[in-house]
This record gives sequence, structure tokens and C-alpha cells, in this order.
Amino acid sequence: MRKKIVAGNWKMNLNFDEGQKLTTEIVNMYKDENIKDVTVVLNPPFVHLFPVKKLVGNTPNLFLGGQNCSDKTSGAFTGETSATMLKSFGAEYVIIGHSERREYFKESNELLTAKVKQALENDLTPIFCCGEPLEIREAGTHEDYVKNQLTESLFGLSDEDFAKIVIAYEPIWAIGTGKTASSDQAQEMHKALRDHLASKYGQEAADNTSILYGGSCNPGNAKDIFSKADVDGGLIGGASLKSRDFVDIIKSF
Ligand SMILES: O=C(CO)COP(=O)(O)O
Repeated sequence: MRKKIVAGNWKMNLNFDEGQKLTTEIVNMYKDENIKDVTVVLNPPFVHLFPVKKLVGNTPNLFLGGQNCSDKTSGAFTGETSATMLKSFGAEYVIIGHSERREYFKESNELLTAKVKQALENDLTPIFCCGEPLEIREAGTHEDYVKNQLTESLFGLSDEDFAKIVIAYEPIWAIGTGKTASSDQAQEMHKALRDHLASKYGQEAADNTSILYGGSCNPGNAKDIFSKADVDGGLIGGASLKSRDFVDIIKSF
């Protein structure tokens, strides 16, 4: 059975006090409102990881993740953060290949394979992001475009390694725009991606892979999106910075 997951991507937001306040509120609501059966991942900027981890403690099903990791193990790579470090500071997950990393930091499918390997070697669960820009959606080639992202970055993985991957489908035109994909558009793509994964790793492995939706997800649309058969949760940007909204999204299953 695949997991239901809601991950919050804080992106480059919040100072120390704001991060502590948000985390405290989320942890309290999470406990008070008796949330069960959903894996929740907070992905703050690196500098927040350790203090946020201290607040989260051993709250069941509440985990920490990075927003990125280096493709290298260690060494003279100024400004980089390794998967080993993330793990040692309490992370269990790491977002890899977010469209903002692909676009602004020119991360290629090949580089992302190296990052996924670093994550797996350090026992971190990669949340591997994929998604098409608007012009590709309008040209009608979005399925092939996104399948190709998975093929190029992931299809060299062994069956055992592939089983540890979480996928996040985030159409770029829906990120931070308030323009969410319809639940039918999300389902259509998630199903196509699951079929694609099955063609390489078999139906059972594909059925066990959590595929999250991301892009302007909020408490008003999460229930509809999460109700779709191949949508296993969400990767949440803006709404993860508001405790009430984030927890309401978690409760939308
Ligand atoms: O990029 C996202 C999460 O990684 C989605 O961001 P928004 O929810 O702000 O659209």
C-alpha cells in the first residue's frame, strides 16, 4: 500500500522566529486534531532544519526534509549541503528536481540522477519533482515531456532503489499562480505517470509509489484533488506557510 503524504515546501521564506512559530503551531494542531494515517513532511530551508527538528521531536508521522541536496558526497563545494549532513541533522526526506531548481539553477535530468543517488545512499527518501511548463501543456505534449523527465533521471535505478522514491507532479504553470490544475488534469497525468513507471518497474512497484500533486494546492481544492485514485497527497508551497491552511490540507483526505 502506498503512503498518503503531504509535504510543505517553505521555499526561501521565514526567519528563525517565524519558522519556530509556524512549526509550533503545526505540531500542536497535529497533536490536538488527532491526525492519523498521513505522513507529513516539513521542508524548511537548511538553516531551519535543526531547530525545527527539535520542535517536531518524535511526533509520529511528522518528518523533516531538505529542499535540495548536493550531487557530491563532501569536499570543497562552497555553499552546498550534502545528503549526509541532512540525514545527520534529522531529515528523512529531500525534495529533488523542483522546477525552480531546474530553471534558476540549471539542474539537468542527469544531475538529478546523481542527487537521487546521494539521497538514497544516505537513507533519505527523495521526493522527485517533475512537471511541464505552460507552452508544453498548450502544445499537448505534456505527458511525453514529464514521462521523459522520469525516464532520464530515474530509470537507471535498481528495483530496490526505485521502491524508495516518491514522485511529485507539479505543473509549472500552476506553481504560485493560484491557477491549479483541475483534479481531472491531475488524475490524468498521475495515471499516465503510474503506467509509465509500471512499464519499467512492474505494476506492483508502480502501485506502491506515492505520486503527489503540487501547484496552488489549498484547503479549498485539496479534498477534490486528493479524492482522485492516483493522487496520493500534495507538495504544498504557499499554503504550507500558514499553519491552519497546511493542517486543513493534511485533513483533506
Ligand atoms: O512549488 C510548489 C511546492 O513545491 C507549489 O507551490 P504553491 O503551492 O505555492 O503553488
